[in-house]
Amino acid sequence: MTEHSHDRHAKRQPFGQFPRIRLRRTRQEDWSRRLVAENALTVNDLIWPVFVKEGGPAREAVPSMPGVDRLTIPALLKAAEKAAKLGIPALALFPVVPREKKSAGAEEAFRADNLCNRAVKALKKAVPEIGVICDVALDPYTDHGHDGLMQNDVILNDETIAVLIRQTLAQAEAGVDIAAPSDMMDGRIGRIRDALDAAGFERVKIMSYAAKYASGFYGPFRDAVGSKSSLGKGDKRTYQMDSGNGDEAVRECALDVAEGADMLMVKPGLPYLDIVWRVKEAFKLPTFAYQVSGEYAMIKAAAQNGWLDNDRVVMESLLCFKRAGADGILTYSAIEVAEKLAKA
Ligand SMILES: NCc1[nH]cc(CCC(=O)O)c1CC(=O)O
Ligand SMILES: [Mg+2]
Repeated sequence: MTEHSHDRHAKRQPFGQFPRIRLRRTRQEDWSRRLVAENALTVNDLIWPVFVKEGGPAREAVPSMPGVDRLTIPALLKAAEKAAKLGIPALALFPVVPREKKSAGAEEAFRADNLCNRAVKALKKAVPEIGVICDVALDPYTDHGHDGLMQNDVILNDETIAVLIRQTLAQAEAGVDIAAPSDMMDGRIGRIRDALDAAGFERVKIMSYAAKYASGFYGPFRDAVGSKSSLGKGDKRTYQMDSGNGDEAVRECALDVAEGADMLMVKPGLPYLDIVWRVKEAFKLPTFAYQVSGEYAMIKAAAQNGWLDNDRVVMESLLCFKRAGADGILTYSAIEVAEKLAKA
């Protein structure tokens, strides 16, 4: 092309010079950025996971999770009241079970007056406006720390479900709003749904930890609930998912949807946002993601070193969950985030 013909061509362009389209235009002012924002994080997106313990001091710090404490039931009630005032819709309870109450059969899991169920009862009485979610899984209660019953080093599927059903019914009896099976046994959602309905608990919701991966990011959690030391024998790879698998996560979710799950969860969070997206696209169910203990710990550790700006990356990470399609996020940062949102 000659210099001459090139010039002529340029003149015929009706809309000014290169580049005609400038995406930076809408980024120039704060008001304009707000106007074109596609996603926002609100307090309604937050679920707060809380560790509850038996006696002793009201609060006990979890060293690998700076800012997170294990709470006694009275301290939990105060914290729940604060969370409710901030507008946090729900909290998820994780009991720290004393060693002497753990057993091969996990019988403590379905005792009506176990720590978890006493906490649920107390919460529903003192702070009825906040939703209460309980994990359904045996790991706090087995002496080996696995989520299911074990025989000859094999985690038994159907036998475990029988105990999970008893655990869920005890939680329902205590007043739980959402049962959240996190055990990854096959077929448990349908069996638990049927058992709840048969017992008159058709109003209890099920949030399935449907796509839960065998992850190194759960490390600090196992510290917090003291299941790490018990989990001497092996890892959870025979029931939790392989990190490299995505199609399989969609199948896991399809089954749980068919079995009656009201809500789906993907776990861990940030490294698995593609899964969140795929699950939300595929099923259009309320879809949640768990920003797990290790993700929390990474941010806090870097922030404590001055390597990351805590407030900024906490808010950024949660907004990214929203962009990926999550309807809500379980996060240990729920209180700090709700406080920041209230100020903004
Ligand atoms: N069923 C147990 C359970 N429920 C939630 C978490 C992890 C939460 C976190 O790391 O924050 C775990 C740990 C595990 O599967 O070993
Ligand atoms: Mg499954």
